[in-house]
Amino acid sequence: MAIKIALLGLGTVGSGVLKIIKNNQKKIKQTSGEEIVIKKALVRNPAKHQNLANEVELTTSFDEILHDSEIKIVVELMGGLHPAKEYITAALKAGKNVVTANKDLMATFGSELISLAANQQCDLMYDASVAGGIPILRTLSTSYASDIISEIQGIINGTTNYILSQMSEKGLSYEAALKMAQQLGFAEADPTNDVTGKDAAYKIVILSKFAFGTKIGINDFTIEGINNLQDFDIRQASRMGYVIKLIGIAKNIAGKLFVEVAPCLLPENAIMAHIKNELNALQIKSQSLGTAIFTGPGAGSSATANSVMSDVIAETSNFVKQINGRPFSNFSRIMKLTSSEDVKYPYYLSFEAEETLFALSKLLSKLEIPIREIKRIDKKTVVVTEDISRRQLQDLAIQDSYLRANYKILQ
Ligand SMILES: NC(=O)C1=CN([C@@H]2O[C@H](COP(=O)(O)OP(=O)(O)OC[C@H]3O[C@@H](n4cnc5c(N)ncnc54)[C@H](OP(=O)(O)O)[C@@H]3O)[C@@H](O)[C@H]2O)C=CC1
Ligand SMILES: N[C@@H](CC=O)C(=O)O
Repeated sequence: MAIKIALLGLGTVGSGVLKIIKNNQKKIKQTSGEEIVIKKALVRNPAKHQNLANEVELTTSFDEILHDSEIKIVVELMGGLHPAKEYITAALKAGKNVVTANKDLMATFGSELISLAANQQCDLMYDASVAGGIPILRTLSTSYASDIISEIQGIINGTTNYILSQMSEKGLSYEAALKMAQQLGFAEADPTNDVTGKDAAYKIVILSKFAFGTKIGINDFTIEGINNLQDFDIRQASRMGYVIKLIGIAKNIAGKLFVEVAPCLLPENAIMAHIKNELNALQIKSQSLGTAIFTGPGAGSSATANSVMSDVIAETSNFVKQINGRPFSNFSRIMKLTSSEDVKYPYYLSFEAEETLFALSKLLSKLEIPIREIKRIDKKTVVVTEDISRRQLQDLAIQDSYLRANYKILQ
């Protein structure tokens, strides 16, 4: 008996899923226990997908999928909050298992959908929602099941990493690099969430659930993207021996969780500094395993479709064994968030004004900001500090309005 599935969306990821099922059916049958067949695919505009019309039945009606009792797994690859939420809710209520790659949805309405799936004894899996092709959520829920994680930090948005790499290595403008990331299928349909850090924030919310058992939302922490960054910042950082990356952090500091998304600096010899283009990387520190780094494509058609397929296969195996309905992650814990104002990191401070080094050193020492390095580059001053908090930095900004940029320095 073949397992019939439906795709909601046939764009970058949906078309990748179609291709994998077509090309790798023999292995899929061996590993899942059944042949997997795409019975229908929901799209908005069927005319756009006529080249696939002989491979899959296209529909514009979700109800056709919902009321088809042969369809056991619904794979949501449309993106956005609505109508994705309503479609997934209806599918679960109809007793269908669900796979989604939608981080916006799982970070916003995850708790509600997860309890609905459990009540309906259906599976709800979403490994592709974080870091595209890197199987990070499944790894956290299985390989880290007994381990205590203290920190996750990483590059979790392929579009911005692609933009930063192209700007720093090929000298492309921000706009040209973003356009290429869109053409390559890395960016969201509306790339605002990518460049403002919101996409990475959704992912850190989901990662925090798997790594720390917490239920947080994107309004609970600071989010900064790369949309205000200028070529000058990248060049200046490079001359100081650093690479700028958009980083998501979730870290246990004395029993409280510190979460943030922001552009940060990495020393150019750090492993993460070498993660380029659409690649993502997650560095996880834990009690038993120590420090581990997971890297691979964080966006793109076939890589993301591979993660979707691992969920489809897991749900198919569960269906064959009649054990659907177990949560993707069991881990749950209450943990307060810590204020990012008090968390200390070394900082890179870039000054606009043509102040003398002497005047600046005096000001920093008056504010008790410990200095690691201070340099003049192109008539501008850069100061690298030892560990300081954002609160200390704010004092500096009040007294000295010419601070043009500040970045945490990560190791
Ligand atoms: N692209 C990537 O690298 C990654 C994407 N993801 C996530 O995967 C999901 C899909 O992304 P991606 O494939 O890039 O998106 P695309 O924009 O490429 O594709 C979206 C598809 O969904 C269809 N669609 C959208 N809205 C509706 C609707 N209301 N009714 C019917 N069909 C609809 C579109 O139809 P039509 O073609 O007719 O317009 C299209 O086929 C998103 O949640 C994204 O965040 C996750 C990891 C990586
Ligand atoms: N737009 C996202 C796609 C994967 O989640 C990204 O660029 O990382």
